[in-house]
Amino acid sequence: MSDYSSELHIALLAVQRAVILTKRVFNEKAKGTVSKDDKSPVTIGDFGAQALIIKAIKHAFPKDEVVGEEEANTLRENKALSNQIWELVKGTKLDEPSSDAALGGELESEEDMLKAIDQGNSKGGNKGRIWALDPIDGTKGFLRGGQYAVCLALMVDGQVKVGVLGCPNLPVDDKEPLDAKSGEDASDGPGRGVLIGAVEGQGATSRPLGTGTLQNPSAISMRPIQDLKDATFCESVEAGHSSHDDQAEIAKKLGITKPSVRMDSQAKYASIARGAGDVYLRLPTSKTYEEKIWDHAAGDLIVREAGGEVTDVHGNRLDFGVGRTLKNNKGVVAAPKASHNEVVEAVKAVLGSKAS
Ligand SMILES: Nc1ncnc2c1ncn2[C@@H]1O[C@H](COP(=O)(O)O)[C@@H](O)[C@H]1OP(=O)(O)O
Ligand SMILES: [Mg+2]
Repeated sequence: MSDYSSELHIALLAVQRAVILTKRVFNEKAKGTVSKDDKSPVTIGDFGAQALIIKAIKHAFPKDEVVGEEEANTLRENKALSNQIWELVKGTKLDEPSSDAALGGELESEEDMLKAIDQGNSKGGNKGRIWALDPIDGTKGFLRGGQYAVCLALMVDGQVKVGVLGCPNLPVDDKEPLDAKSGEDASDGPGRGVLIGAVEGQGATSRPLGTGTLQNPSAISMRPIQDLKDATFCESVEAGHSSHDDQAEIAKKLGITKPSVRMDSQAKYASIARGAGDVYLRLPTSKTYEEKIWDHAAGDLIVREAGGEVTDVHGNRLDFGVGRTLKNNKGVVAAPKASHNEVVEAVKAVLGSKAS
């Protein structure tokens, strides 16, 4: 039986290398949006980070499949854009040679980069080894200097076994509590950048996000919470992704008085897993939207390994084995294990009282 130590190691290094690229994209103001539309912006960092991570996975585990958010069609049709991304990707490496070599070193050409991006085309499913990759989760947060995350998870036969979140703008300090400003501009702040990882059955860890050899990990766990009224709860910045009104009603029902913390991306899962917050609610605003597996796989495992429970609004575990989306689930409720049921009941009461 695998203990997934080499998968975790490669995933941590690959995410670290991709963050070097996303930070360059941000700092060089090369963040030019290559948008599909305003609702779902894509930046040149998304494509570059996807290429770098898939290169690393395919080098270490050639037979594994990848479900990646992006595809290279747009770039094949737009040579100038493809070239701009290649100029950023080609110089991106970890500053410790043996770590970089473990990821297969640099991509060799622009065509290699495009091929790597397109290898993220797995259909997903409940058979075999499949990685779920979101190269920049929370693009809107990324663009404004707020929270974003580079997210990578390995699923085996539909079960998440390894999860990694690189959160460049979260504090290094696990216990720094969230406040209403945690989702705001935090770029280039001192003491920022954390790399969170988990393996099924082995707990979750955090370490400072570096640029070479991995730094030493510390175990993380959710905050033991006696009474939910003292909880800090996290939600999306975008009301279109998750209903702020319903969430406020649920918080009120639970007696929570602290204002919610709004932040983009899976940084919400990372934050509650390390005890900086307690509850993450994501309530569907659209009847037709299906959540994507790359937006949840790493966070789901990390929270569960840190002592939490993650389900949909009906209390069912998220089912990652049915394709590229979570089509069997609606929304997300993540909370400490002991309080999770109480939160789900409050969610059901509030959503059930609405006409559907
Ligand atoms: N209607 C929607 N409901 C829920 N999530 C959405 C919706 N539209 C887009 N998303 C996804 O939410 C994620 C960001 O979540 P958060 O609000 O927690 O930061 C993005 O990956 C985004 O996908 P996309 O990348 O296609 O924009
Ligand atoms: Mg995303």
